[in-house]
Amino acid sequence: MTTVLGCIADDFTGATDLAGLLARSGMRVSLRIGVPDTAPEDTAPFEVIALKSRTAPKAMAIADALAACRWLKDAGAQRFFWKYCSTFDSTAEGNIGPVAEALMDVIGADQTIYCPAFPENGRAIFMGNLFVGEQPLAESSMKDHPLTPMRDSNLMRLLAPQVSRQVGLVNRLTVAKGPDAVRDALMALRKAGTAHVVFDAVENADLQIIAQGTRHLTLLTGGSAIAMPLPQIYADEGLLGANSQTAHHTAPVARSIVLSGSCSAMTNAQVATYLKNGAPAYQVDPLMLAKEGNGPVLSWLAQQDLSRAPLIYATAAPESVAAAQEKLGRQKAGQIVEDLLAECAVTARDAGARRFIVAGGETSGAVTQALKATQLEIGPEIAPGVPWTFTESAGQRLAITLKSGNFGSEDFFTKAQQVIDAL
Ligand SMILES: Nc1ncnc2c1ncn2[C@@H]1O[C@H](COP(=O)(O)OP(=O)(O)O)[C@@H](O)[C@H]1O
Ligand SMILES: O=C(O)[C@@H](O)C(=O)COP(=O)(O)O
Repeated sequence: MTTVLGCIADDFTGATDLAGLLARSGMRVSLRIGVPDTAPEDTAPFEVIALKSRTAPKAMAIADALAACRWLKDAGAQRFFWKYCSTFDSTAEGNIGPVAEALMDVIGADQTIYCPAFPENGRAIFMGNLFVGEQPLAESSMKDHPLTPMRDSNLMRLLAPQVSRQVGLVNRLTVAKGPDAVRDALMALRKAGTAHVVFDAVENADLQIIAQGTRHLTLLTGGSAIAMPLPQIYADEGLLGANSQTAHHTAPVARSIVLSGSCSAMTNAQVATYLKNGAPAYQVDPLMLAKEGNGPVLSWLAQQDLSRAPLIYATAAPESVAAAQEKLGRQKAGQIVEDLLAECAVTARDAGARRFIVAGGETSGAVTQALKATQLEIGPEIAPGVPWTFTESAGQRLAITLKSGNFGSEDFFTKAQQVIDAL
């Protein structure tokens, strides 16, 4: 059917996060890995294109987003969503603002909103400042992220250097007054020449109000949670047809692999819990890989019983990440790990693995691309923002979950297996 909302996500876990929250509505959501090289066919009402552009050079991130936007327009979309991280992960150049501005130009939008709030995962915005739990972003563990360390908590200050037009704020006091007040505030800001409007939101009820008050905009930007109310809004407007509902999924055989390249505080805790539960595991680090290559890890993997869901992980504490980056450089250290985990995924698939649990956004991008998965259908949610997905790779049906670094509870790796066993 014709696509109603066309979404572009800057990384793969972010894309499954967004797709999972849209799919809570029961509507069919389809996720494409990269911009499809064929014309739209059998499209869903909600289409999400996953890019791997969060840390890409600005020009490349813009080019990828514009190509995605063209494909989504061809699929029929007239409304668009630009998804980035709920912790506003950016490089010094962008890419959140530059991509938003480029999309505004091609869509013909003179104003858009920025709302990375995700209350179920502890991301709240107040007076333009982003909080992770009770901590300002820049005091949270995101200050030590291996690729995008976040050292400021104020979204207006983070966004302003990334865009050429004026940045403003609609604060919580206005949001609390309801959708009409939100709309009026946007109009007033537009009159004053403000194109980029950051929105405060601390709970799901705020997101409902914002989604209602901004329904006239053709481009919205944010984390996944601000998109959650959209399916109901579109259904109320009569935009969703009879064939919009999602299909039922069955689980592939229980041969699994867990691949973890995230170094977030939560993934560190998840790995520690999985190890404590006695899972077979192999720890790698970029310095060891640079010296010995991937051979020893692949030999270990070849001997594993995949029904026990073995874990291969580079997940490490900030000090050891910093030590590897000092010797190899930030990009190279990350690339070595991503290349290894991507090779492990292909090796595991060829050895019979049919369920893949992957932790980390960049890591998920590397793994999914190596498996040459092109389209994911969205299945059950394991944790807020982390669904199981189903795809094909080398003629095999696979289940894959792509976990954002900071998402999920400490028992996530075990919980993921329980959720799919229950299908
Ligand atoms: N021990 C390590 N030392 C240095 N870099 C690492 C290490 N382990 C993983 N990395 C890299 O850190 C980055 C983590 O990013 P990502 O996978 O997006 O995780 P997250 O979802 O937590 O942001 C990846 O590029 C990964 O290859
Ligand atoms: O919005 C979010 O927090 C996630 O969807 C996301 O994008 C997280 O990125 P990674 O932590 O790099 O997986």
